[in-house]
Amino acid sequence: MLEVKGISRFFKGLVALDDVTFTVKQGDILGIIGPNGAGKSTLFNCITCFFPPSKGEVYFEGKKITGLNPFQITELGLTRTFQHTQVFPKLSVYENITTGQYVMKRKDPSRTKRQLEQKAHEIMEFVGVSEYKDTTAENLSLGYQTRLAIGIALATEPKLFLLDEPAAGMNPEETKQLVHLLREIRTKLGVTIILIEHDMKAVMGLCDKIVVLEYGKKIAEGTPQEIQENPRVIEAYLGSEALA
Ligand SMILES: Nc1ncnc2c1ncn2[C@@H]1O[C@H](COP(=O)(O)OP(=O)(O)OP(=O)(O)O)[C@@H](O)[C@H]1O
Repeated sequence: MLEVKGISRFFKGLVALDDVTFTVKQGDILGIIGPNGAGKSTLFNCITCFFPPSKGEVYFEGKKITGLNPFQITELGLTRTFQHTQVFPKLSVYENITTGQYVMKRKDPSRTKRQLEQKAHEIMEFVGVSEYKDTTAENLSLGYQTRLAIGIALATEPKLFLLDEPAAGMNPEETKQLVHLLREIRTKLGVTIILIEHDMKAVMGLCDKIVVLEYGKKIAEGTPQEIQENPRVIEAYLGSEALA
């Protein structure tokens, strides 16, 4: 579904990404891990055309997407969330969800207001924020704001969903619920997921495959089991206590 081919990104003298290549299969959950500054967010920015890679190309469903703009990317079915949960703080939960629907309105203008309203309610139900539909987003807890951000992204009806550290700042219970929600997004909606995450328990429990970055380079790729046993990864990132 997604092919990342030899992408590099330079910022002045700094090599933030260095010749990174990997693929993501339809229906998979792929984890991207690595130390701070390894290039994970830069990789997301290059995939979603937030900015272009300095070298290399990205293909989505066989089509080259490098060079398109983020709106075109969303219309093709690729959606992301950002590192610090982004919701519209002064809008209600319901209004937040409807902001994500602009893409569908453009792609399929035949949808009626009623159909869109019904869809918005289904999404609120799915991500578990229905009971707060009239609550102003800034009054939600972090866990619910993240659910809402996921709901906004789902309202664009993605095929591939990229999440940048969704469990950041969450307590263990919130993280557990998030993992459950992401599994449902894959199984019930059939959405393919790429996830940047520092919470190793969440990553190892959720992902089919993991790509490890260090100083912009891919240093390993494999199943959670393979990654946890990889000496290079343990040295660079996981540390011995992570495996205890
Ligand atoms: N817009 C930018 N301009 C200059 N340097 C940048 C820019 N974006 C990222 N960098 C640099 O590129 C490197 C990779 O950063 P990036 O944010 O992609 O890492 P990361 O793995 O996502 O880190 P973290 O886990 O801390 O979010 C870092 O050295 C960072 O300072």
